[in-house]
Amino acid sequence: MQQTLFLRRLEEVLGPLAAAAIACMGADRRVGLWGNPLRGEPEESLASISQQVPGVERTPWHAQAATAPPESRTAITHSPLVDCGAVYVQSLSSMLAPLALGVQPGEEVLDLCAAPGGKTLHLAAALRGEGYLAAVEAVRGRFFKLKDNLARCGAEGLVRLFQADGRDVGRKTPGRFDAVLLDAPCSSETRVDLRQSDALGYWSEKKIAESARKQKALLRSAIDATRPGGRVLYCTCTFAPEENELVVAHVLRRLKGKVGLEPIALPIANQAPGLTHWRGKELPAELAHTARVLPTDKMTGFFLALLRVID
Ligand SMILES: C[S@@+](CC[C@H](N)C(=O)[O-])C[C@H]1O[C@@H](n2cnc3c(N)ncnc32)[C@H](O)[C@@H]1O
Repeated sequence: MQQTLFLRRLEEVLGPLAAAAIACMGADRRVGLWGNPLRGEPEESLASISQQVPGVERTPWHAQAATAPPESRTAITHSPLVDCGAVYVQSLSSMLAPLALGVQPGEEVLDLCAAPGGKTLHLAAALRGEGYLAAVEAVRGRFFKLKDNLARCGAEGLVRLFQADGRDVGRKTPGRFDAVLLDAPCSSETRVDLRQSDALGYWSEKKIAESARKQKALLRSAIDATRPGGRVLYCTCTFAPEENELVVAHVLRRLKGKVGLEPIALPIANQAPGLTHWRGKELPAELAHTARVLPTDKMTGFFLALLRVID
């Protein structure tokens, strides 16, 4: 029953691209690896791990990324290079978010939903020791996981950590940041493994609606925390339009004239523009500037939107 509804929704969202996406959701995927510049030379770290694990391939569009065969996952997670943080296991899709935000040294940056901190590490590395990075996480256990992870991976002292509700941050620090990453909590549809019998145990349309409510409040807060001229990268790992284009459409409508969408240029072929209509309703045409990453044997599905706060 849940599976039928889930698949029917996917077909509604992705149309003719759904069959390929569904096939990837029931297959093993290559393991994404990031050579962490905060813990040595990425080039050397990736070369070392490819000596330990056969079949590591560099990623043409990202100088610090590689993938390894699915069957090497256990060997990789037990590697001393992963243990000391020189190599970080992370999906290639996740690496697109900090890339699209394009943080420069000297900027004031906020990561609003940060744990376990994979993307915080990219932001810290991009600042090259100049500027300011704040990371917020609401859930206590995950906050401590974030703290430990950043220390293990060489970002201790580079990030100010706050255990707080991201929905309050915009009100407390209005107009402060040059760049904000909002990697929102979501229904995580793109992580569903259709081979598992309980894969959709926690999934429902009600949960999607609950997530969307929280995402709208978080995105409002992210925008409020951004200085005029600054930018917000909103992303999720779900296919649900209610948590993606509809969240962005909501803030564009509510904050008309205060915020706009920038085209996202992703260096990958497996992408589609965001939806401009859903279930018979027209959405703002500029939603075509958002991007949907389509799942492959190397990448999980993802959604990204780059918003610019108008001067
Ligand atoms: C998608 S995960 C972030 C993953 C992270 N960016 C990374 O790359 O490692 C979303 C995070 O938001 C946290 N979260 C949920 N509600 C929140 C809120 N109201 N304020 C801040 N963080 C929240 C969740 O606990 C979770 O750790």
